[in-house]
Amino acid sequence: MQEPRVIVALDYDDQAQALSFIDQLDPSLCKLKVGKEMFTLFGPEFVKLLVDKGYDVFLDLKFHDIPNTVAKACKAAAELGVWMVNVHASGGIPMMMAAKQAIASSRHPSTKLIAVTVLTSMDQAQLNEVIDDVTPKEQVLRLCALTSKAELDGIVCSAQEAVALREHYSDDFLLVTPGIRPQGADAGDQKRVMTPSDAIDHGVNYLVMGRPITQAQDPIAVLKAVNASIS
Ligand SMILES: O=c1ccn([C@@H]2O[C@H](COP(=O)(O)O)[C@@H](O)[C@H]2O)c(=O)[nH]1
Repeated sequence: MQEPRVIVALDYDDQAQALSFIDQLDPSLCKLKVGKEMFTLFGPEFVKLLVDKGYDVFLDLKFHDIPNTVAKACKAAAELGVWMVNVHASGGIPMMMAAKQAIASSRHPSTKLIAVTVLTSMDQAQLNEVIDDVTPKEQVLRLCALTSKAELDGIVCSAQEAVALREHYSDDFLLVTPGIRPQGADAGDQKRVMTPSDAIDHGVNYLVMGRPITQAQDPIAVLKAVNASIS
């Protein structure tokens, strides 16, 4: 069976609600992402619970600090048994290399490490408030080059940059893309969006989807429809 390509973002403020959703799933349907909200509310025990249930867990804490601090945080995260963790590529190559080495020295060295490039909630105007004269695509390519030099497993970007990235990076360099919206779904705060099937056609490895699934009337039906649309 093909591994799941949808990573469901569990952005619940209620652990019981998250667990009731998870109880209707199984690890063949999706991977799970724990972000800043659930980690802050429910901590490492919640992450370990999902790992013990057999899920591939992406711990999306987007570390961004000096190399020593990020390395220790990544080692601690890997030792929870998670499938994937991330840092910000703008932390620079020494920080990313330190994180990679720390995971390699952990009790769970197979944990994948990826780097966030330009948040999918940022459009051209917002990006240019931070940095002049650059498009999201150019900035993603620049940060991706740093990530690749640091020999990480891939990046977080939007699916809109995937085609340009695949001109330079092979399929085993992971493109993990939030901002995925089925046709007609509310974009919310996401700016660089794409449908699940278009994202896969553009060369994305994993689709991160939160609200279109978790806030649907029937989340499992939406997840299964997305899986069917990309199989
Ligand atoms: O650039 C980024 C990086 C991370 N995210 C995270 O993905 C999910 C998206 O949730 P939706 O409800 O599908 O918008 C969320 O947890 C973000 O923290 C991102 O959106 N963009």
